[in-house]
Amino acid sequence: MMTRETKPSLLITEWLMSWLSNQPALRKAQNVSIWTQPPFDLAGIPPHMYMEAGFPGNTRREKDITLQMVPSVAEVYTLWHRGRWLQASRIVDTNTVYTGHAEQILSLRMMTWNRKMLRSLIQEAREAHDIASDNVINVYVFETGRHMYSMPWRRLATRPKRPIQSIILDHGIQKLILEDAKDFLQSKAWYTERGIPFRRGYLLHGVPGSGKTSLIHSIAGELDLNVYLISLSRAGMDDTMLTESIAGLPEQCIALMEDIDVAFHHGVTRDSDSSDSSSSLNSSSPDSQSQTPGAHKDTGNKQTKTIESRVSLSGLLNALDGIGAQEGRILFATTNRYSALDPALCRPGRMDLHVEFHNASRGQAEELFRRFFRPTSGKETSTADSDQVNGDDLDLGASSSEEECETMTDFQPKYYLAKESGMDVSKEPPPAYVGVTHRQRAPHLSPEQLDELAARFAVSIPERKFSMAALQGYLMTYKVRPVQAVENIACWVAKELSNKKQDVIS
Ligand SMILES: Nc1ncnc2c1ncn2[C@@H]1O[C@H](COP(=O)(O)OP(=O)(O)OP(=O)(O)O)[C@@H](O)[C@H]1O
Repeated sequence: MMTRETKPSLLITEWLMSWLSNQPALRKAQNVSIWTQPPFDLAGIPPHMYMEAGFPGNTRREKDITLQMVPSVAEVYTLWHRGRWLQASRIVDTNTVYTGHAEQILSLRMMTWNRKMLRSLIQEAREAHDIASDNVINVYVFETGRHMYSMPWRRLATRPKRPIQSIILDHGIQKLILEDAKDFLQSKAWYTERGIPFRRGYLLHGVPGSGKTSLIHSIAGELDLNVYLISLSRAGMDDTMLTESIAGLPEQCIALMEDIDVAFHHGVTRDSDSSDSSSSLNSSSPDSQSQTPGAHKDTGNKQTKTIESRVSLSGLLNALDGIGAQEGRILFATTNRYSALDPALCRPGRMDLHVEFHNASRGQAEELFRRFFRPTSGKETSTADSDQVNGDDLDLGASSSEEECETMTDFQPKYYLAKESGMDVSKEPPPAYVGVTHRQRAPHLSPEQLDELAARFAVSIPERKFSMAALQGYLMTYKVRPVQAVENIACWVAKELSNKKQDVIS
């Protein structure tokens, strides 16, 4: 008989737990535990730490299964695997000296003389786990205050991969960045031979809601890398914590620093309204975004708020390319204030590729519309959805009215803001809710109909005035009414532009 015990610090444990949870014996068992996240405390341990010597394959990333039936503690489960008797149990190790917390051990017993049996079981578990987790990326945050023997990165979320084609950018941008990153990942030897640090930085800058963050997550999915969030403006962040977080990155990963300008301008950041990127026409014109770093011009009429951040520029530079900086990592940084960045931060070697994101062009708006109302593939499409509409049927519902044209920003926030600040508000309170309730059914448009509507939609969109997020927000309110979306767009545009003008005047 062979006994195998795995500790939670091994990714193998997760594979095995995942595998076990799919075994009929566990499914039928009366007593099981349900996990909605990886078993044990794997979430805090970066994947590269789990590498087990001699195990076939590359274990650089870890993925999770959302719901698992795993063995209850102290319960013993018996099952048959490929004609072999197998016993599984989970034990709690109360010795907390090294880890600071009780660990759990998965114990597997197998009736065999052949050690390869265990190895092939682990391999099978790993393959099943990989298949189950192929469509997600993990997002990690740096966690202070974890026990000294725990890993400092904690998994924050698991996200489905986003197809890169769903990010609509000016021609070739996605390809440029993706190909560059792929090429980089395959060039370790090139860097080593030349004594150049093996890391690469991308700086994505431009107006809010133009797809910077979405593109990064999408690229992470394409490259099969996890994302490690480094927030320079988070409470308590200082040079030491920054250095520690960067030093603790795994070898191949995407490190993401959003709003990198925030740290060095004593809290100058976007106002909270504009952080809701889908809500409004954003203020920065394309021109204002095309300044060179270091020019220190302001990019718009954004309000400012103070954030306590004690990261210094030299601290950031040191963290990025000091000896602690992790080799093989890809850094993505984003900013809406390119001009506010110090040239030292932007130089090649730290930020190798700078890419500007603009407000939507007509072409982008057209493609957004097309993608938005394209019939859903897969099981979400019900038979009712697939009813074709043609000719007059396309004129669904009422045509545009002033009410249809109202935007969310016309409603609650302004009313409550005025009320909170003691101003005399209208006697008529706003409705209990605004927005459009979620419905799934949209008419099934033929490709020709879709193209025609998309073209009509795009004609009404002024070049580079609205963010893609704002247009997406608009379309969301017409989720199942493509024709009305087209009919009302001119009215919405006029209204938004006039709101914008008023904001500037006041
Ligand atoms: N180019 C685009 N193509 C498709 N969708 C987009 C695009 N730009 C923005 N969106 C949509 O708008 C929303 C916000 O986008 P995202 O957060 O990526 O913008 P951002 O440029 O990172 O904004 P910020 O600077 O405010 O962080 C997302 O839901 C995204 O799907």
